[in-house]
Amino acid sequence: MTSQWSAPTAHGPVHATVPVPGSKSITNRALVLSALADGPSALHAPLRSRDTALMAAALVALGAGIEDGPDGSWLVTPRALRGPAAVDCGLAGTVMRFLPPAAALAVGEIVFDGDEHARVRPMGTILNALRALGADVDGEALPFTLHGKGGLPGGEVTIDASASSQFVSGLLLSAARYESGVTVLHDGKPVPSLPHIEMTVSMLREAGVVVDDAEPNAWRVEPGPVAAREWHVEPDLSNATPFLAAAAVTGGEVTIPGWPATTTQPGGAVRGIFGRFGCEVTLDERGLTVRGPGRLTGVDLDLRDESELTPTVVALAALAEGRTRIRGVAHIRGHETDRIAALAAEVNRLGGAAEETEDGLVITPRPLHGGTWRAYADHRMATAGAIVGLVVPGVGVDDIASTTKTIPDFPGMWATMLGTTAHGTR
Ligand SMILES: O=C(O)C1=C[C@@H](OP(=O)(O)O)[C@@H](O)[C@H](O)C1
Ligand SMILES: C=C(OP(=O)(O)O)C(=O)O
Repeated sequence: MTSQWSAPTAHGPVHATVPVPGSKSITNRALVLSALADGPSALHAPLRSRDTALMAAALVALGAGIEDGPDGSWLVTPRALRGPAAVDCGLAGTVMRFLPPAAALAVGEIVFDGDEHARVRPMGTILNALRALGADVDGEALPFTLHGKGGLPGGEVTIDASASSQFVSGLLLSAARYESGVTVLHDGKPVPSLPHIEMTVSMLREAGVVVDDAEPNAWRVEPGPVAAREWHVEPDLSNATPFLAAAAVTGGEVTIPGWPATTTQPGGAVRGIFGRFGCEVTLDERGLTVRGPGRLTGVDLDLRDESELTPTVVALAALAEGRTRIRGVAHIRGHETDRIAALAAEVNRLGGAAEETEDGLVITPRPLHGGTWRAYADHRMATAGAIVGLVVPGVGVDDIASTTKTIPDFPGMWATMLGTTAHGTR
């Protein structure tokens, strides 16, 4: 356990320009597609954090070549995948859901494991789907063992992807390398985080793979080559949200440079969400700028498509005027932690009034007081605590190191934004 981090309090409106590192979701897709490609690829401005280091290490363990290129880029040389290998998934959903379908192309035994919190994340759906497509896998959750046969017949599989869009993305990413490709059909409650599936389809198409997603809840990937490419990774828009929230809650102004004009990242919805809370949001040649109002208004939001933004939105809601209702995110109980329970517990621990609902939360603002905000090993719980701490003196986050999952140096970036040192002194 790391020592408690004292969340710095803002001494006035926060004004800053904050460059954010590359997207986790794009980086880990590009790594998998590059390892399956017909020749060497390069990833420019990839995210270098725990989740992407684990993905790179796993692909190297399976035989791929990954080297550092100029300016922080990654050069990936595909080679025949092979076991035996041990894959550490850490707490990364993208590693535990995207790697097994690729590992099924290897020959030999591949053992998957991860953090304690990872062992309770839903995995059965994708492991059963792989079995239906011809793979030999023992287990229903981490840890599990895949007995690679050097390829898979593939075909059609029906799954219930309501617990995670990553089940669909994982199957699609490797599908072109299966003998008959893969058709994934979804049958169940609505699939969350659909923009992440659009990201998968769009990146597959950029790599020359033929994908049919014309019908809702059905995706068809044709067998065929995967092209080597130069991947240019966008900034991580979800990781930008705590910094934008700093402007929102202090009545300041924060700009994120390099914000893409169009994107498949769910963080693209950030503009609408901050607008609903009463912020002014502009996108121009400087990047995306959020200007906070005097008071944030409560909102009623369905975050099914942008569920990974829930912790940031709850932090804003806890500091707003008026009630906020968040809907459509039942599945985030299976994220890094049960985020619905964790967010309610931590807001209430500081004197707030947050109630769990079946598919989200209701937050009624109340004056908050200082205390420990627990992160539950979850990077976005930790950054939510930092947002609250900007306006509530005396907030400590118990595990700020959890932010290294997707941001290499969150305390340093936060301090730079505030014009303080990483230990909170001016
Ligand atoms: O494919 C991806 O890169 C992701 C998909 C989403 O997962 P869920 O569908 O489980 O919400 C998202 O929340 C996660 O942070 C990243
Ligand atoms: C749900 C998340 O991560 P993962 O990729 O581990 O599922 C997240 O980053 O909010």
